Amino acid sequence: MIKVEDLTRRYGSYAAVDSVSFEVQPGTVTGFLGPNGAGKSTCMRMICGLTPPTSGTATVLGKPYAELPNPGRHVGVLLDAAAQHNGRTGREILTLGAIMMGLERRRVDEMLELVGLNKEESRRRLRDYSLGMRQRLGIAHALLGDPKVLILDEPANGLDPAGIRWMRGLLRGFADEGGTVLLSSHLLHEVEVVADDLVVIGRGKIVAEGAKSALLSAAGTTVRTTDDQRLANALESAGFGANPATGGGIHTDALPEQVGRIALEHQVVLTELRQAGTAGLEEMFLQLTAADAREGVAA
Ligand SMILES: Nc1ncnc2c1ncn2[C@@H]1O[C@H](COP(=O)(O)OP(=O)(O)OP(=O)(O)O)[C@@H](O)[C@H]1O
Repeated sequence: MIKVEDLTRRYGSYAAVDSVSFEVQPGTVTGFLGPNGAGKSTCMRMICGLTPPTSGTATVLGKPYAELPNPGRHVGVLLDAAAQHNGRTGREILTLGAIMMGLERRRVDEMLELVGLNKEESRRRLRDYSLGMRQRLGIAHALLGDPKVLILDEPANGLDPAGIRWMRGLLRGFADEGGTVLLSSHLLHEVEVVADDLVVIGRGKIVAEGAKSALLSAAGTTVRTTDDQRLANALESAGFGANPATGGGIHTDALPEQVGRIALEHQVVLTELRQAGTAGLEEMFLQLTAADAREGVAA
């Protein structure tokens, strides 16, 4: 498991990561979400001992990463798919990894097959790889030592839709066999399909955290009516929030039954009523990270 306690990283007076604490349990995939520049990569680099924290601690399998003996056998890491020697072939990169970890060479072929890189592709130099191929190679490298923990920073970057689905299946299978997965993304949909738990970070601080199902059920209700304004006013007078939903209608924190009763009382005709679920989570994600949304910054 991964345990992060009060982790902080400052660059001058700027806190890129500010007192962040969370745990990632075995058997689960945890999605680490946040907009660009929120602090995900900095946090992951600290977990992997690549960036020293200003304060706080991070342990993987009970120890700081740097103290793990032969860490690749315990923790698979993919932080930057481009961080390999461009002149080496994919096969050479994996073979070097296998030698350093003391693994049998057949593991290289197994991993190449697992990530869908064929013989010819494995003999190409990294500089000639597409972004998606680099990601596949990075995932192969992370899995090489048959680790118990995976730490992946934006692994779906550059993968095509089939590749993204394949990766989700792979991570789900890994967690179902007892593995621990921390997976970052700035795209909610990319991780919410596969994640059990979510940690949402904005401007270096955790803004939401918990089981995806709990976050989804707290995501409110989406409703469409023939008179949205009237229902919105009625919901607000009853003490509920009511905001225009992305794509039309109203998003409210009231339960569907409460919305139905209030609509009946005020004689508003409902044309759609559903738990906001995924859409609500997206709404929440946008709201939680609104302070960081670059699109919202005045020119
Ligand atoms: N070495 C550094 N020196 C100064 N500032 C840094 C350094 N590394 C990161 N930062 C800043 O810390 C903040 C967090 O960056 P980080 O790369 O962790 O974000 P992120 O959530 O991974 O973003 P993205 O989704 O864009 O990859 C950013 O404002 C970034 O500019």
